[in-house]
Amino acid sequence: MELNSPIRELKGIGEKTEKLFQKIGVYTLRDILLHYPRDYVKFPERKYISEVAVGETAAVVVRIQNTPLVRKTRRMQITTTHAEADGVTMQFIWFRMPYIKNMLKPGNVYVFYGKVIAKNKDLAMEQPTIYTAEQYDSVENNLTPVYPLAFGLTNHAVQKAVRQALASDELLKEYLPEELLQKYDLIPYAEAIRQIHFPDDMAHLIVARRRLVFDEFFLFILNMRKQKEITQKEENPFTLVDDDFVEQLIGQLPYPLTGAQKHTLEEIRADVHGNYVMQRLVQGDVGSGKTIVAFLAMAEMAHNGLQSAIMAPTEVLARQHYETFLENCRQFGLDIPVILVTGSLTPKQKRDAYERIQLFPNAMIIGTNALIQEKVIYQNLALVITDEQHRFGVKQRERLALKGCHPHILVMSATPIPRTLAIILYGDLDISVMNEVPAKRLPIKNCVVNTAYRPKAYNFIQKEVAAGHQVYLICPLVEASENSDCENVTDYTEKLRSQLDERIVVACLHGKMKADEKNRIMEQFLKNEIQVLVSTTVIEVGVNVPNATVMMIENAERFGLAQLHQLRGRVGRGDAQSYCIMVNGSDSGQVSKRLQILNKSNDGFYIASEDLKLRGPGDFFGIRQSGVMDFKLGDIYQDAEVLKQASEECDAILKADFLLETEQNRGLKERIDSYWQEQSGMLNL
Ligand SMILES: Nc1ncnc2c1ncn2[C@@H]1O[C@H](COP(=O)(O)OP(=O)(O)OP(=O)(O)O)[C@@H](O)[C@H]1O
Repeated sequence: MELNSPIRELKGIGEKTEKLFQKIGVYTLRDILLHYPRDYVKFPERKYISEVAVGETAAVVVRIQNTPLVRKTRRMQITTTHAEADGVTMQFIWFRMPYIKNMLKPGNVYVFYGKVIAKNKDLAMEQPTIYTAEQYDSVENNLTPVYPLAFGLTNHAVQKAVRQALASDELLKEYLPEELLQKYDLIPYAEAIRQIHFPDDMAHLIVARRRLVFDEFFLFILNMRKQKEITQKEENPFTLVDDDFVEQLIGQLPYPLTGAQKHTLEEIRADVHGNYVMQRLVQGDVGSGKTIVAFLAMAEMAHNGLQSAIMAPTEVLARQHYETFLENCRQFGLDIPVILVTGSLTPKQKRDAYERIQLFPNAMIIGTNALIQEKVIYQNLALVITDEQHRFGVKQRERLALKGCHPHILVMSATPIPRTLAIILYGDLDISVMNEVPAKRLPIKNCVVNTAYRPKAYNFIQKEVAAGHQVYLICPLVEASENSDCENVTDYTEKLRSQLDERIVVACLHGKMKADEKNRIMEQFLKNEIQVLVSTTVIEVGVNVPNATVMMIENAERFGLAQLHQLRGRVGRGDAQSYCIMVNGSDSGQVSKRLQILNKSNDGFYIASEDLKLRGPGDFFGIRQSGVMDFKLGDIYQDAEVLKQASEECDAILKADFLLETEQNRGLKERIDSYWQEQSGMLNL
């Protein structure tokens, strides 16, 4: 078997199970080995049935008195037995497992593992896992992996598949040079993968994770540095006229540009008028006004008869940009074709859009990543603006090159990160920083409160709505969940409707809705037909409704600081005073320390540097969500030290052997070659 072999080659995976695995993005053995657990559970110490409580996941020691009974109903066979101790009775029930009857021998002692529930005055367990005392000895205190799953796929099935894949030892060849492993005390690759799935104990898990985080950062940076060497020498194929077109547009704006906007625009313009193709990152704080900078850069292309495209991370944002760009063109009196391309267009609308793209060599094109996926034929595509999540790798550039395009690339990021980290992570790009918000704006007023504050908050919301403003209310979950007591948008919307004045329109928005429905709700919110929007974090990035003045975040403790800062950035975008109410549902001191950082400051760059100080390698299961680049395991804040080490080593290796031709780098060369294939698969590009 090879890493690229389909998982169907594993025992027990037929066509149906294979489809379920595909739903979680697992097609090959490599995929299953890299499908890391999202959590680990520890098997509890054994207890007697008189010691457990309803709701607890327990391992109870039970002596079986009688042979279990099997009862047939119309739909299934049900096997039951029970045990008693100290006056407490517990029922054990298994559905569709009649063979259990012969497994359990009266008089023997077993350990049953499962969730304790209440049933007809007794305690009960449904479908408990059965262990003999010796079997439980071997798992007690073990860390059992919990995997991300799809409906119909069990954790057990994933574990079984991973175990089989791990058995083929030759699959996981070491590729880091021996010297490096020794220098940083990194364990071998195969061992790290084994331990991340089935750790012997916490100590093993920690070293396995460290090795794999190092790999993630190292491969990412190495690839980026190599890419930089190739792209930075690309000559600029576009010639632009040197006139005052952009200055004239700036003169017509209803507001003066901030210093940071002017500065960034100058840097962009110097690039596109220069000798080489632009590769630039704009790091802009929330609300710093990146959209107008993007628009002006694209307008200059159109003015020169060239096409430009902006790729937004979500459909909602693409539409918002589209509306803004149409409006801008109208206000400036510009006759530029503005074309929208997203996944939810009807086939006819898509065909029309493609036709117009072919027809107008000076079009401004706006879309989601459908822009490079679909069969779009560009004319003179000279500038592509994208967000950091869709940051272009070799594959995406190749794809555009195949369409005959070698555009300037501008990456826009709304997640401020400390400069030390930005230089490492965006080493292939020149960086412009927009750390200024328009001067006229009033700073947002913040408060961190507990749940007892809610009635006051609802009163305040009513007052703001009465004054003509709008409100966002954020909950972490879409609907109620057994595994979490966090607030959910579905129930919260109902609750708010019953608590607020009935004239206030409350609506709900979340990522599981269809694109059409999301668009409709956002449009209604924009027109103030909805006053209170109860939403998950789908509205986090980029949504611009300047009339919204209150952001209330439930379970604020569940979000990373960068994410909270982004959410808060949805208000304070207009002239009115805005407010952010963070409801802390936890009583941990550490959480409240983190939230105080936000309470104190509205400056994203300051928050990011404080976040870096506050976090360290100790927060193993802490909140990741730094908001920047989704590494599978690595977190740029928590693992900042490893990130720096990986960066230094990449520099050293490339300096000594840029083409990775020496014997000791041979494994690395092979690994890097397959790297982007995996990455573009992950990004679904
Ligand atoms: N210099 C300025 N003065 C006043 N208002 C401005 C200025 N620049 C932009 N704006 C307005 O500020 C609002 C926010 O701008 P924009 O949507 O571009 O923010 P952004 O940088 O994309 O922020 P985010 O990343 O939070 O979405 C818009 O309504 C825009 O018209």
